[in-house]
Amino acid sequence: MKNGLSTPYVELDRPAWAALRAATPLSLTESELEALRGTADPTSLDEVRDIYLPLSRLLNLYVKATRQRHSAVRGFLGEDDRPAPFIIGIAGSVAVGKSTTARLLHRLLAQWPEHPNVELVGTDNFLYPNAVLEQRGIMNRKGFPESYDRRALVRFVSEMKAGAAQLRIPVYSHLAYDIVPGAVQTVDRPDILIVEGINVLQPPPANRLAVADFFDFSIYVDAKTEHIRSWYLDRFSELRRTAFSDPRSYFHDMATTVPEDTAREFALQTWRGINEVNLVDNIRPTRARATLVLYKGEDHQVRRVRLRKT
Ligand SMILES: Nc1ncnc2c1ncn2[C@@H]1O[C@H](COP(=O)(O)OP(=O)(O)O)[C@@H](O)[C@H]1O
Ligand SMILES: CC(C)(COP(=O)(O)O)[C@@H](O)C(=O)NCCC(=O)O
Repeated sequence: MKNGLSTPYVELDRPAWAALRAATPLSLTESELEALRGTADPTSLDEVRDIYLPLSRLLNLYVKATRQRHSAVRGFLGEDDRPAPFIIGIAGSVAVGKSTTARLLHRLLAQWPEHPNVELVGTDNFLYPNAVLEQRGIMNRKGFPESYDRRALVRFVSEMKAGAAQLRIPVYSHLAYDIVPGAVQTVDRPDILIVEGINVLQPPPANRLAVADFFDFSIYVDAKTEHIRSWYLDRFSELRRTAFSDPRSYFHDMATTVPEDTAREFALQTWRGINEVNLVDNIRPTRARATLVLYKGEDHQVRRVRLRKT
């Protein structure tokens, strides 16, 4: 229906969204942005100004409103414990640029005048180790729902929400392409927790809780599949010149013995056989549940923003 009453969403083009920045100041320099950008990601200061500052302003309003609601409920119950962390989920395909979005928000939110303690957690930390994936015959399903320890991830966000201190979670390394044995990330009662990963809006199995049940706000980063494919391939080429040349890289042979066209074909097969199937079957179907969708054009710039109003 076109009357706008039957849809819970409002869609804004880039200029309309950018205008909602109001007076939010830009507090990021080009060199700081450089350090936050992912490999082959061209996000510019214009993008920060037009897209991320309005988002930072909206999140600030959400955090304040959520705090007020929690404190009303605590008052009702006669409790006076500290507020639960505000949890933001960031979803989207492999290679769409979620981690740049997550790192930018991490930085912008931490710079609010109230200086909240913001923590960022990637769901790749909850992937099963390669040894387990191999044992289960699902090494070629890395990133699919069954490749994650879903229960451990749900337990983590649920304990965070309940105010648990010093939670220790595993650590995934893109370089090793595996969970790092013995490594831990400690997350200690942040004011705001950002949880980033392809699977964060996935529905739960029947009668179970989903990670997204603990989110106060969620963002889906979207683009046309053909554009994400070319970003994936370009990034693979760039990684061949950079990260893969590190002898510790799982893909070291791609930078040394494997010729360029064979490496590109390998990347294309990985995209087609794993990441695109996962995008179409499992990731994009979760988009409707996001509070906010960022639609990127071919040049990685956000063209439109869709916000859930209700
Ligand atoms: N094989 C790899 N080796 C090193 N870094 C990688 C590799 N694959 C992905 N990355 C990096 O890991 C980060 C997350 O990538 P990904 O999960 O595809 O999500 P997104 O591109 O949406 O942030 C990116 O910054 C990317 O550059
Ligand atoms: C580790 C990933 C599943 C991303 O996981 P996420 O951080 O989104 O939970 C992905 O980067 C990946 O490795 N996919 C497998 C196919 C590939 O090598 O591209």
